[in-house]
Amino acid sequence: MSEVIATYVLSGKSGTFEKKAEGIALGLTVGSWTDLPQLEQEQLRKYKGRVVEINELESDTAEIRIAYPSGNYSNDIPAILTTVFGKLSLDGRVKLTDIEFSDDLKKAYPGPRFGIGGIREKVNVFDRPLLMSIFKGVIGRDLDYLQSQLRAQALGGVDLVKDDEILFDNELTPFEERIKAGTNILREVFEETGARTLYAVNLSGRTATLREKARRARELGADALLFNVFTYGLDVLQELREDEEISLPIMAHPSFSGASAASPQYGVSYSLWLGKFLRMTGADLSLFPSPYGSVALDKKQVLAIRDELVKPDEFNETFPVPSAGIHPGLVPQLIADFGHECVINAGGGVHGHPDGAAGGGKAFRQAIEAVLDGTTLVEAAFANKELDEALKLWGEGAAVSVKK
Ligand SMILES: CSCCC(=O)C(=O)COP(=O)(O)O
Ligand SMILES: [Mg+2]
Repeated sequence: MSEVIATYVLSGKSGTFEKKAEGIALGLTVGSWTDLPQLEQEQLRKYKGRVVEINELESDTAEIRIAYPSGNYSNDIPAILTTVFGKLSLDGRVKLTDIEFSDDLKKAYPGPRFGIGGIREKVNVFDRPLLMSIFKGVIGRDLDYLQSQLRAQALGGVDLVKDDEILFDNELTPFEERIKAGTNILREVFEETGARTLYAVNLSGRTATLREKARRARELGADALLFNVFTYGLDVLQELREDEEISLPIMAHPSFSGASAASPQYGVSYSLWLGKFLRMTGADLSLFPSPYGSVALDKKQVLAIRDELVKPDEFNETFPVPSAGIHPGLVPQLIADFGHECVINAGGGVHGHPDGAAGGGKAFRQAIEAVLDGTTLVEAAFANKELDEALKLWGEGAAVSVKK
């Protein structure tokens, strides 16, 4: 059947959920809050939502699944979200936790253009988690500063460097100049070291300007785009992904997603937002708070995001990027939880190193190598000065509590 099935968690009294579910299935499709005497049987049969399942979870919550026929909406995320959780999102304690698409609807979505495999090819690294760092303290600084920070990060051995999501177009480091400067520095470093580092520039500004800016970025030789998806909308991401003249890897930043996903009782699940939908609409990398950094998310939620990004599917896989407050001491825990198919991402944990960003990058690479060799970080620190300094500064992760 051509439909989407939405899963919700509702609050209410035991025994009331059948009526609530029927009310949603009718109210979000052909019905209204009051009886409509002229509702036709034909309309009800073809367009009414269908209650698929009701599972009472605890005394005052239930998970319900409702199918919405595809004749009710156009096959795009804005229409589907408005159908399944438009008015309903304003209506009391109800959380949208998943949307399943029938195969015919799903195939209209592009998925990542490059995905994990394509990003690995670009940096020519296949046998370990990738390492990413973030420009920090760049607001109010000029291009020279940006270039020296980029050079230090690349010399530290990071595979990707991204703009911070709060760096927008500005007079000191304009978008196009950042791309040109970044491309030059990274070419120089490649000639010196043979290691390829990619730079993801923050694509920002008014929505109507994004497509042209992104095309221009490609013309200038940009490696990748960082995009604050949730302040624009998932459909904007999909537009950028589908544009053949852009064809650049897109790194989705989770900023603002917490406004609609953080509550256990309201909004949308993180796994739908930062997992399933980012992958369907074309993000090559999805950043999200790890369970143990400075903006820690619940571990079950984080693993559910990861599962959506890499589960077997017709789409390319999206790189999971656990982030925020990450330092080298957390590398064993990150690899234990996320395996090799992740990007370890750090800003403060790179730049705060006593030897600067180059030292920070090296400490991370040493930590990754130690884990892959089956060596403890403490043992590896004897032979690796940068890792030793990082562990002395931030510890081995034990000091940071892991949210279960
Ligand atoms: C909330 S996940 C995004 C990671 C990010 O953009 C960032 O700036 C993290 O910086 P940190 O210094 O915490 O590594
Ligand atoms: Mg940031």
